[in-house]
Amino acid sequence: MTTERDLLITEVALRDGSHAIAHQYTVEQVAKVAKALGEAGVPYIEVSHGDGLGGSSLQYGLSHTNEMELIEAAVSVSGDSKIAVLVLPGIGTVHELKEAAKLGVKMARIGTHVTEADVAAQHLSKAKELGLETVGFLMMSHMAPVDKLVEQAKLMESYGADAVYMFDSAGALLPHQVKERVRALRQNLQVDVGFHGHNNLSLAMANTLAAIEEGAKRIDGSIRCLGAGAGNTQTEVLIAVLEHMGIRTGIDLYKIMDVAEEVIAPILQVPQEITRDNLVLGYAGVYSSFLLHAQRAAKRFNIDSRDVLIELGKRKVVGGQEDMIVDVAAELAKQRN
Ligand SMILES: C[C@H](O)CC(=O)C(=O)O
Ligand SMILES: [Mn+2]
Repeated sequence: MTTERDLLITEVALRDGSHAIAHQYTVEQVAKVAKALGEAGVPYIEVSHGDGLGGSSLQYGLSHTNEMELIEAAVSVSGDSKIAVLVLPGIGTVHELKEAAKLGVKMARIGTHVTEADVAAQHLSKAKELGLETVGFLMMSHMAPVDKLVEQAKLMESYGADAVYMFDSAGALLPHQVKERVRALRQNLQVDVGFHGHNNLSLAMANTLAAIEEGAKRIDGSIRCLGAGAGNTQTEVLIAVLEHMGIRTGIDLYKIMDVAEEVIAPILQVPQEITRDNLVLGYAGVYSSFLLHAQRAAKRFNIDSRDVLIELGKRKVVGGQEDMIVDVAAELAKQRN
């Protein structure tokens, strides 16, 4: 029997959530979560280092466990759910993509900074050759005007993406800005449009609903908000809201609530809240995955982590420039002495 779904949800806690736990997932945790998500009827489950395949490094944070072992474990227990991987060209290579495909991954999500779509061409076409469903996504979409976003999304489509997402990586966008962007993407693309939000300004749900109202057909969520910064649109809450709206996701509400409470909550090192640092991520438009890096740097130089985040926002530092975080903290500390 095929499940009727009006929207396709991708659960990202096993990838975006990796940032929140400093990439310390174990095989046992991933297997338990993936099995439970599969039983709840989640169509896609993303599993990778927080910065995608190949992300385990001093620059981005060393993983506890090789991500291929995590992917293999997830594939073996996830039932009808498809396992997706994230690849950021320049970090993840075609070699890792092939390895993941061999393990049974069904979807590759290739992401670039919002103005750099051209670097995704090779990875998207290779993923297609490997028989994978492909998603192209544009990160930090608040940093580009709407016409630029559309231009870059069209490039992703031309490289073979089956869907193109806009990522509000900093959780900085307001609902009317999401609406404007999704509307323009829908008007200019033939493929599905997706949305990935972060909850730093407590707007992930409102932004997600704005995206859906404008016709987004693919939505990312993180169960119990287990994502970078304050996390993403909370999956189990989204499923409840969508049920009220008569939108079918094929996900069982009671089961997904149980996964949140019984499987995810014990993994959280601290509750996923809008702390002052998370709030500043959204306020200053800073990449959510910079949070732990900025907190560590601030501690090292004995300064306020909010000052580091504000300065990173002013300098428009983007993903891949994690080394700048320590530079900024060192400079701020020097100015104070
Ligand atoms: C590599 C990033 O964490 C991707 C993402 O989830 C975002 O930009 O948001
Ligand atoms: Mn994210």
